[in-house]
Amino acid sequence: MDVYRKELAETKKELDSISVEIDSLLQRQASLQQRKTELDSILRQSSSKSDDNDKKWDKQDFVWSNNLLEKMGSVFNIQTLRPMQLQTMNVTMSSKDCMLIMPTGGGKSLCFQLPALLSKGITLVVSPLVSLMEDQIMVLEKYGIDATKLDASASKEKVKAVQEAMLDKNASLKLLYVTPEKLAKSKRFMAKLEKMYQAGRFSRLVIDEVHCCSQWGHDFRPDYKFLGIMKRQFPEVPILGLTATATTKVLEDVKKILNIPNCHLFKASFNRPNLFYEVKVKPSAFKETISEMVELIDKRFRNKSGIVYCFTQKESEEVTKELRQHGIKAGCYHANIPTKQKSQIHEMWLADKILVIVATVAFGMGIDKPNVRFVIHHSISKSMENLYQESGRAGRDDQRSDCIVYYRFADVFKQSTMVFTEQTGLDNVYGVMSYCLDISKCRRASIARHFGELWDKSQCNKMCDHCNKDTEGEKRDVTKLGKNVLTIIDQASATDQRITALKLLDAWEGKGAGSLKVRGLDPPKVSRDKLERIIGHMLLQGFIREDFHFTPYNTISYLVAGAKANFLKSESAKLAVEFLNKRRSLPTQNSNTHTSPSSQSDHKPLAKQSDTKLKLVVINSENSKFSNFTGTSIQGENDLTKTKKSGKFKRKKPVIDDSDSDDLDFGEEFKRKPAVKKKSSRDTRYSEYEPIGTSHNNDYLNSESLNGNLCKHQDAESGNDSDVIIENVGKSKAIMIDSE
Ligand SMILES: Nc1ncnc2c1ncn2[C@H]1C[C@H](O)[C@@H](COP(=O)(O)OP(=O)(O)OP(=O)(O)O)O1
Repeated sequence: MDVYRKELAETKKELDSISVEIDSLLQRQASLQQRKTELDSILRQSSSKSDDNDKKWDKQDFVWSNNLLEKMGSVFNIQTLRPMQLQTMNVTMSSKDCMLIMPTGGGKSLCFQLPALLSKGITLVVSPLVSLMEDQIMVLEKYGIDATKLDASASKEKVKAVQEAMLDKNASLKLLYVTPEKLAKSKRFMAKLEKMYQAGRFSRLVIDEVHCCSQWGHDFRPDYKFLGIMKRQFPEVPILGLTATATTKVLEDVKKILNIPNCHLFKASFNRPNLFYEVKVKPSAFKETISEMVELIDKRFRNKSGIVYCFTQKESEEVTKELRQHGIKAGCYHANIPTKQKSQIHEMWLADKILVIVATVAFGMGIDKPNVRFVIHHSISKSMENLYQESGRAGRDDQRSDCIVYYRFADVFKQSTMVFTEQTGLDNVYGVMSYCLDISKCRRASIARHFGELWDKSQCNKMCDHCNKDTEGEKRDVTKLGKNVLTIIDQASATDQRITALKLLDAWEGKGAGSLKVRGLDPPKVSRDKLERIIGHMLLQGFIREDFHFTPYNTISYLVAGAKANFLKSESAKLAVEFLNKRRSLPTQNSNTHTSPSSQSDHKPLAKQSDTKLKLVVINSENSKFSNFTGTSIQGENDLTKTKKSGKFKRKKPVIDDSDSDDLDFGEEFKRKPAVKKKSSRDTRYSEYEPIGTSHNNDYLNSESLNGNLCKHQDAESGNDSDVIIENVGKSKAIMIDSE
């Protein structure tokens, strides 16, 4: 009988192992399928660009061409058109549907404002924000163009006048702005539009921020979906969709929603050559971050105009206060500041009387200040789209400007607990985390890949922190450290405890609650910062995952084993970390991390740069959505890799093997502080920020969404971590595939 029992146990084990392998292969298949779609789309775009698309629409011999060029100068005072402007205007003037993707500040507005002047009738512009409409109408009035908006504040007389103009062929009204809600909710207005259409006066439908149609996009607005009926109701009206940021997937979705599958697509390059992209490690203490930022602004951006983006209203108020105390002329802007005060601050900033606007995302759309020399993210954005768009407010005058993100592991959980209920919320946050954790890839290459654009990194021109420095990465084996993480999580699960990232780190370092510590697990002789990075990469790769729990006051993120946890537990798996070559002299974490070409004299020398950005290399990176940013991979025992061309396995460059030791030699002197018993389990280093893994305590109320609406968040109970939930997955052998 014992023989059979033994065989049964072995059979079960093997079945478990096979099912995890199948799962892994299916994930890999899905990931490759998605990449194939993206690559197909990139290639389609680039080949169609070279044939008819660009060339055909680039001409200046259309019937409207002379008029267009004349009005461009006489009305808008513009001498030459920017890339994609002429093509877009020619397509929409030909009554064809079109989508234009152009970076912030690229000149999208002209592409419908000028055609509106050349066309009979009225151009209807759907825009997400009333303030955005007001800004545009103000500019149009300056040019002597009749434009107006219809919103909830419109008087009866105004509504009547607009409705008359919609049907009056002698009316001077050229552009009518409305919100998507107005279209979706007002049957009366839709009826008027039908009359305008029948009268032949509905000349064009423009949809600004068209990515809001898609729930895969970063700012989905349900009422934008209503726009799907416009093509059916008004088939002869050309649609022009505009956005600064849309991935291939979002674009495909938007085309479907708007019923314009064959629309012309013009994509100006995402690349803003004058912007220098940089990520800095954010110190754990608020005051330290402030003094670093003050030094940065003083040295690199003295008397220059800039924006500091914050996560919450409270954070923006505190940062403003601190900057002012350090003598920086700063003004605070968020949705809860009275409208009049907001306008004043905005105007003072436009006039350079205030140099730095410290704001939530409520400060964004419609900003048209040319000389913004820097955009600093005091906390990470919720998506790459947001990060790109917010950063893109710098350098609209094409002069060199800097886009700097302060990254801290704890901030990831502030964002994730906010967005995890959204369709792609977590993926979006992890995309930003992945961008920030990367230690070597050209920032532009990462952004290009995100937006599905072909990119040759040599074109970066040393305009990002990675291309501008000469550092070498070196892989180190961290398999044991990775397994330690899973051991702590497993023990917590077995003892019915929940574990946040903060508590996990504490337990790992031998601090905090005794019940979470694992007997026989020595604290790693690696700095906390590096441990955070390892956990960060394990999250990106699916070895662990966040598990969200609601309390009456907040949302808490706990860490549990991920779908790929068992890969790491298997004997053949190896986990490696890339870190900066220790032959370089290694600085402290909080030194100024990077130099930038225009300001090298202001910066500390490269030799003093931080080494703290390490990169985890884990199994089967291509299964991960984010592996492309991190370049992570996992290796099997034989250290083989499958070449993409031949499909054959080849031997990989060896990873420096530290598997006999938990200690990673990062070239730093590591002194472990003795574990101190504290009343609170919070690490004091986080005391001025959030506890990792919880959403927001009272200090972080009122995070803001893009449209300036408030999202209320409530207190996170610290010390609330009592149970652990762990997802069970079968055991398996690791499959080795290295992405590099
Ligand atoms: N061809 C051009 N030559 C010179 N200036 C131009 C040209 N086209 C547009 N502009 C100016 C007008 C504005 O001041 C500025 C930005 O244009 P705008 O249409 O507001 O950009 P945008 O709509 O793409 O940006 P955003 O996404 O921020 O709204 O550039």
